Amino acid sequence: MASILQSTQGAIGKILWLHHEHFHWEMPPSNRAKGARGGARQLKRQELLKHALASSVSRIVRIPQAVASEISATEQEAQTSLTCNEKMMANYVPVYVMLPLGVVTVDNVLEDKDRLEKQLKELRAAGVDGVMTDVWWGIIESQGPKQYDWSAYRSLFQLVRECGLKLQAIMSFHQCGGNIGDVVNIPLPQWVLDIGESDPDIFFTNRTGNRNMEYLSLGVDNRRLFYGRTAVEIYSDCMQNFRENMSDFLEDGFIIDIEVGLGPAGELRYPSYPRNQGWVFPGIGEFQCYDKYLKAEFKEVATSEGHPEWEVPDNAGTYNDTPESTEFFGSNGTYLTEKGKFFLTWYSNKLLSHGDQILDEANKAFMGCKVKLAAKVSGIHWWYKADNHAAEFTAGYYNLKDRDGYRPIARMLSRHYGILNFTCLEMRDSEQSADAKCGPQELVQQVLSAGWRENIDVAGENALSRYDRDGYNQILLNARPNGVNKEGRPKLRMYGVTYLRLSDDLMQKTNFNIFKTFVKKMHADQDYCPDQGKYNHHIGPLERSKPEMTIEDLLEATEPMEPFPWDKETDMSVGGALANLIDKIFSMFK
Ligand SMILES: OC[C@H]1O[C@H](O[C@H]2[C@H](O)[C@@H](O)[C@@H](O[C@H]3[C@H](O)[C@@H](O)[C@@H](O[C@H]4[C@H](O)[C@@H](O)[C@@H](O[C@H]5[C@H](O)[C@@H](O)[C@@H](O[C@H]6[C@H](O)[C@@H](O)[C@@H](O[C@H]7[C@H](O)[C@@H](O)[C@@H](O)O[C@@H]7CO)O[C@@H]6CO)O[C@@H]5CO)O[C@@H]4CO)O[C@@H]3CO)O[C@@H]2CO)[C@H](O)[C@@H](O)[C@@H]1O
Repeated sequence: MASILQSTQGAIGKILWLHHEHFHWEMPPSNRAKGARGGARQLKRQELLKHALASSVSRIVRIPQAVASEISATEQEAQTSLTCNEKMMANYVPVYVMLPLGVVTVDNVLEDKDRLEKQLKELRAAGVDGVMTDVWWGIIESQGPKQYDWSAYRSLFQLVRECGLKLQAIMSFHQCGGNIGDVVNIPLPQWVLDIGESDPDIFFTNRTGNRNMEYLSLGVDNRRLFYGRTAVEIYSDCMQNFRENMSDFLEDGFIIDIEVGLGPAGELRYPSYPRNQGWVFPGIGEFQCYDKYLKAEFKEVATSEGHPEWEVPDNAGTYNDTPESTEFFGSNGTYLTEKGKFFLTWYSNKLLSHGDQILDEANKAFMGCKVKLAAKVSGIHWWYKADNHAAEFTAGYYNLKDRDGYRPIARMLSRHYGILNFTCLEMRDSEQSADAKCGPQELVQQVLSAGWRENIDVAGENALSRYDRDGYNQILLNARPNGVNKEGRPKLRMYGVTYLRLSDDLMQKTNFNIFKTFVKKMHADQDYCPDQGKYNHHIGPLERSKPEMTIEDLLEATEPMEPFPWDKETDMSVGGALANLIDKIFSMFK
């Protein structure tokens, strides 16, 4: 054993078996020192396990294959000494619930506190682990540059904590309104919109010149257009101020993750399918790179590559087109030409650098806190089974059969110890329009696998509100694609799932009863567990991001890899057809 430890990092580490691969979980420097004093060589296997369980984890290092089998045998031996419950706890997937979009109003008030408190208590009693909430930029910095007001959010967090729930906080640098389910309008701060009056190019723009005020264009990330600050500096200041003003909530482990808003709907994407500009499902959407800043950047890179004549596309159709009706996406379309590939690479790389830069700022802001950073990626499942993947392209995901558009995102996140938070977990191919070549199941399988292949944690959400058993069963399948392992850690397990969203419909009796069963099944039939360590979520102080990766490093991850195999259905079902029938009969007598 000593040789194994010393052959990795020379430090005592937690050894776990994950996704068929072996890792050495390296501990923070202070623990390492303690371990070193004890002497790695003297540690027996059981002591090692005990020590590992009691300690926090700071870094993951891949163990050479040569020693993997030896470790596996040790781990299996160690696991046999765990009780049945302890083994089952390794299958536990925590469940969080998204709070209503307007829980803090646009006027910065926590409204209807009593009602919310009642609902939160019901969630807690149902076994829910925590809640997720947007923290709207348009609310907290609405009074002027750097004039932050966190008071309503502090009241909200206090209430959530009193109800015994954990918190996932979204740094929502986008507008609320314009997307599916957006029942309230919370625009970007007025002082930013005012700048947009004189310089509308700060906003994403489509080919015909429509501006989208959901999120600032990537073209202004590094331009000092906002009272001396760049967009990235604004996001950075905001996160730092959040840390300063929420330090008590961060220090005691109440806030468990920060979902870093990287685009519209908080997702790392372009606003290619805006409902408020007439997009309807399953339109291919439109590229959004026609503001003067992005256009100039494209021209500059094209020129430097020897193609000053290349422009951003003018043949990619409009929001509700089908791919085949456009020159860009049709058979033998522009997307297959040198010019098309150059554009798509630039467009998708911009998204990667944008995410990387803001996550780096987030990492600096939250370094040392016991939180995880996370980034959301949208589930663009329509036209996924078409050769051209048109809807993914316009959103910025350059994904093809022979080019993985998601693994580079996962690799970028790995540098920041980030979680990849993916959506549309509830969707089944059979529920979708065949005409739109939808493939939500294969998409989820691809993206989650991409995350696991890059050794990062993967979490998820449902895209649309669902209260039926089929939707929950699909989420359960994705949460543990190969089912539970009664002997301990399952082969594959999601880090957590956030259910979208708390509403009166969810709290309605029949719906809530099914939801409670769902929570129990996500917990692998175990009781609610407040101690995350018991299900191997060791959230140590956030370390500084790893050194910057070159774009070439990131693009290596475009090499397609087989996704992990998925079972056909979950082994932890909330019930099937018979239960659905009984639900229906009951609802007739309501
Ligand atoms: O608070 C955090 C953030 O919350 C919000 O953002 C989240 C957003 O709400 C989420 O949707 C999700 O974002 C993505 C998502 O990942 C993407 O997949 C995509 O969503 C598209 C979706 O995948 C497509 O399928 C399509 O949806 C259309 C659907 O396919 C059509 O069938 C139809 O749905 C109807 C449905 O047919 C109809 O039966 C009925 O269904 C309801 C049912 O009646 C009721 O009993 C109950 O069971 O609920 C059912 C579902 O609601 O109504 C449905 C809706 O009309 O139309 C669908 C819409 O066309 O298009 C979707 C895009 O529109 O894009 C999403 C947005 O990017 O994750 C976001 C992040 O958490 C806020 O927007 C953010 O600001 C917050 O920060």
